[in-house]
Amino acid sequence: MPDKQRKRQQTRAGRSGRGSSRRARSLQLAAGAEDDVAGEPGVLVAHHGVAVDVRLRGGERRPVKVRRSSGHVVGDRVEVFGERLRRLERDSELRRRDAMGRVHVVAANLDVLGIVVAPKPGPPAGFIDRALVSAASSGIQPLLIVNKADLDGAGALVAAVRRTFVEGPGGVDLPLLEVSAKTGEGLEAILRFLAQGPHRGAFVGTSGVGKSSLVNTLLPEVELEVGAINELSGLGRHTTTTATLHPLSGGGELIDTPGFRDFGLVDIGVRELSRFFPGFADILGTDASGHDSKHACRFNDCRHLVEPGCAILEAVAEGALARARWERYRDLLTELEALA
Ligand SMILES: Nc1nc2c(ncn2[C@@H]2O[C@H](COP(=O)(O)OP(=O)(O)OP(=O)(O)O)[C@@H](O)[C@H]2O)c(=O)[nH]1
Ligand SMILES: [Zn+2]
Repeated sequence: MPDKQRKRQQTRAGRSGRGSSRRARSLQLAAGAEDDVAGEPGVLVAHHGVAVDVRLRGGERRPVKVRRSSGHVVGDRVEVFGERLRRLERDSELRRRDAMGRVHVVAANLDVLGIVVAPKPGPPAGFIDRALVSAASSGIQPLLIVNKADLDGAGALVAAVRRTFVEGPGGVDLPLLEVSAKTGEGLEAILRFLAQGPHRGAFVGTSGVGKSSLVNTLLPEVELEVGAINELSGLGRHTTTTATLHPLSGGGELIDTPGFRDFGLVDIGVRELSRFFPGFADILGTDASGHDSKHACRFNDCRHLVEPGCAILEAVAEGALARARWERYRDLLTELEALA
């Protein structure tokens, strides 16, 4: 791990480790760890069900037994006390909903969400909007990745995304990369993006857009491990459903999330949609926790559809926000409300 990142993680761990925040403290108590003794700080890098691997500060990996229901996930900052773990407060969580509707945390403390789309299969209507809102409401920076640049239609998809989100009044500064896991085109740019920061990223995208192909190409050593597993047991890497955290040689980290195949992010609520819709946050003054401190609209519970004194509608009327983007918001809101 680059020094800068290590330092940042140490500072963060130190901050939370002092128990200054109520949440960190309650976690300590829940874990039953000794309050005064400092454990060895580390990051949870792999979860094997009844044991986890912790990467300690010096880079050493230490296996620690955990209960299956312990709730630890990859990316968690922890302190190790012999056979015990104390989990520190999380900055962010990547969540998904399973087929039964239960919410699971897939990984913690990531700061970049690679939203992967492709010309084939193309993104379902509203997919990118939802992913952007999900990322923003989780405090994770989005990185839009158009994969399969080698296929016809990739350029048109990039242009469409630019037109919809980036260009025009009220556009957002969305990092957008065109890549091909097949030819290798543009993959350097993903690595550079993660190295600057340095960032810890994970990919989401609908089935078939090439998430696994990207991970395999970006993390060649993972594939080697996979080869070995295949030989011994005949099991592929996708038979495991737990995430793994990998350092990238140039800096930054990538969380591989096998089993996290479909979009699967926790469905966004009506409230998140209006506060974190691309281009809305600035007008509403939305802060990281979703609070719109400006009270820009006349009504606190404004849905930005027809309400008088609505800052969003005013921005559209004044040409400060692209009407087409607001229309996407209106359509998604209508869809969400129909589901609720
Ligand atoms: N032409 C082309 N095909 C690609 C590219 N990347 C992936 N593919 C192909 O797309 C298909 C799906 O790739 P995966 O990596 O399995 O996609 P995924 O998003 O991980 O899919 P799930 O595991 O179902 O979520 C495979 O046949 C890949 O070979 C690319 O850059 N160009
Ligand atoms: Zn409004």
